[in-house]
Amino acid sequence: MHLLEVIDASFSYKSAKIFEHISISIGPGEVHCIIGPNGCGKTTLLDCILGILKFNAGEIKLMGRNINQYRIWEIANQMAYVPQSHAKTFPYTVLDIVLMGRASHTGMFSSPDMEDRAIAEDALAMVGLSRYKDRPYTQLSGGEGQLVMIARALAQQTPLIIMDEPTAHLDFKHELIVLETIVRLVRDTGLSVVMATHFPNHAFYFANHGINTFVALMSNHSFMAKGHPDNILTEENLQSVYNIYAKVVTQHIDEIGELKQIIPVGTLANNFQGGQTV
Ligand SMILES: Nc1ncnc2c1ncn2[C@@H]1O[C@H](COP(=O)(O)OP(=O)(O)OP(=O)(O)O)[C@@H](O)[C@H]1O
Repeated sequence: MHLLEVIDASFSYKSAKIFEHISISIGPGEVHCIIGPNGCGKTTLLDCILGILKFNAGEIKLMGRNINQYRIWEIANQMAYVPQSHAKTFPYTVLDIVLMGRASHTGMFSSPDMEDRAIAEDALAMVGLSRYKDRPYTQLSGGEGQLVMIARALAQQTPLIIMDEPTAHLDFKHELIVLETIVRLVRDTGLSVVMATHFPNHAFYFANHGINTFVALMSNHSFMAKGHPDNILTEENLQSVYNIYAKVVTQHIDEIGELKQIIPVGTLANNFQGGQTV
């Protein structure tokens, strides 16, 4: 059974059509990367899945049932969320923020117990932030705050995590920590991830590590292509969606074998054609 299905969904802001007839199905142990230009509607789609916005048409099924049939805490036991940015309003400690991921397990009027604390501390360790657990969240950098949001989602221990550009603020090491953590959890626990990302190479990263990976390429109010990264992240598709000239290259790395990557070369507006400026 699919964990999550979006079926023939459409969304508009008043008269501005954002997307229509979008469908996607997420099974256990799968990573789905939603990729597309700025403003194409990736966050809007995730907000609809999370119930922050409502589709104009279409349906969401969670574990085979219409999502409207679930209570909020039941959804929170299935789906965690890593937002693109998070307002740092109150100086909660980092551990308190991560413990908020336990709320659907502890209940509204109960305090987190020792087990919740241990799970939250494990989640912080996974993203390499244990040393910050007692620091006020308001004092963290953008990248550190992003890692705390990821730890909060991991502490929620759901079968599915929705991530909106989870590595946007991260340096190379922390980006790799996040990717490695996702690979480990998908392999070890069957976690599924849906992520909006501006880094198509992430999809190749997951596929290169043997993860069941899908790319949905969003453009012109729809998914113009969906499938395995090898079939979707082609030079032709990248040119058509981004108006750029890009090369897809394969490098042999001893530890992991063939590593596929995209190298963006130039914009078509800059008269790049086949790698030659004309
Ligand atoms: N509240 C709103 N009212 C009207 N239009 C909106 C609103 N929020 C977003 N939009 C527009 O909807 C479109 C889709 O926005 P969205 O944030 O979903 O794109 P995105 O693909 O996530 O972009 P990015 O990659 O830049 O994060 C954009 O053109 C945006 O300007």
